[in-house]
Amino acid sequence: MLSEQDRMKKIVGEEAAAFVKDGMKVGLGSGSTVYWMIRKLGELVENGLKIEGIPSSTQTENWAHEFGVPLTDFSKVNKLDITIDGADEVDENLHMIKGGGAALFREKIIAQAAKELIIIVDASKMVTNLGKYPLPVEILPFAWERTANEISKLGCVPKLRKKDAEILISDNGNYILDCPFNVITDPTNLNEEIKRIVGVVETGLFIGMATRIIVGDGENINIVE
Ligand SMILES: O=C(CO)[C@H](O)[C@H](O)COP(=O)(O)O
Repeated sequence: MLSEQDRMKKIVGEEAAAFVKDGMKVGLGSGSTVYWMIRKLGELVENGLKIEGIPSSTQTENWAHEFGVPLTDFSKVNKLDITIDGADEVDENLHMIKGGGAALFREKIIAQAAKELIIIVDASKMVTNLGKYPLPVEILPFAWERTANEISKLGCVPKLRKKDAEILISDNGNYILDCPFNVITDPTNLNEEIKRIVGVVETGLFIGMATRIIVGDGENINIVE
């Protein structure tokens, strides 16, 4: 029996899979909402849909193998037709915070490479201002304390992400800082300021990238464009 939130994730995940058409190269995001989308794509592939995906995390790659979604990579493909991904927060301008699953760097690459970026969320993730969700920032392990200190000057106390008491290592061999800004009034500027700090690999701020948000809200699905 699925919780209400998981039921929403399943509904929006399956809805998004319907946007994937024969012959498309598809960016596969990460996270528990994307799981349902990949599962659905697996069903569609079994019924004859011809697509190739590029996964944004080892977890997603494993799910693609499990559900029979064929994969490719950027040595063979330069542009993606569509990328489908989740998000941690989406504001009214469709700017987003992502990286709750530590996959933000590869997620940003598949987002930038795609003609269309569809985001699947439940309504609790739609916000007026970004920032309640601590902003994930991927950084190099070297001098991470200094990098964290530089980010703190922008108005937060960064926390090094851990998993089972060990420092979490991203798929790229880096660390993740979770940065609680509380309210981000100018996400574009904050993104640029953080990216100027040497040691920062990428931020979880996705500015002006999403083209369509599929929002699950109770019995309804709303599409925001
Ligand atoms: O950015 C992400 C992973 O880095 C995810 O898309 C985001 O955390 C949402 O995940 P979920 O669908 O599990 O709530």
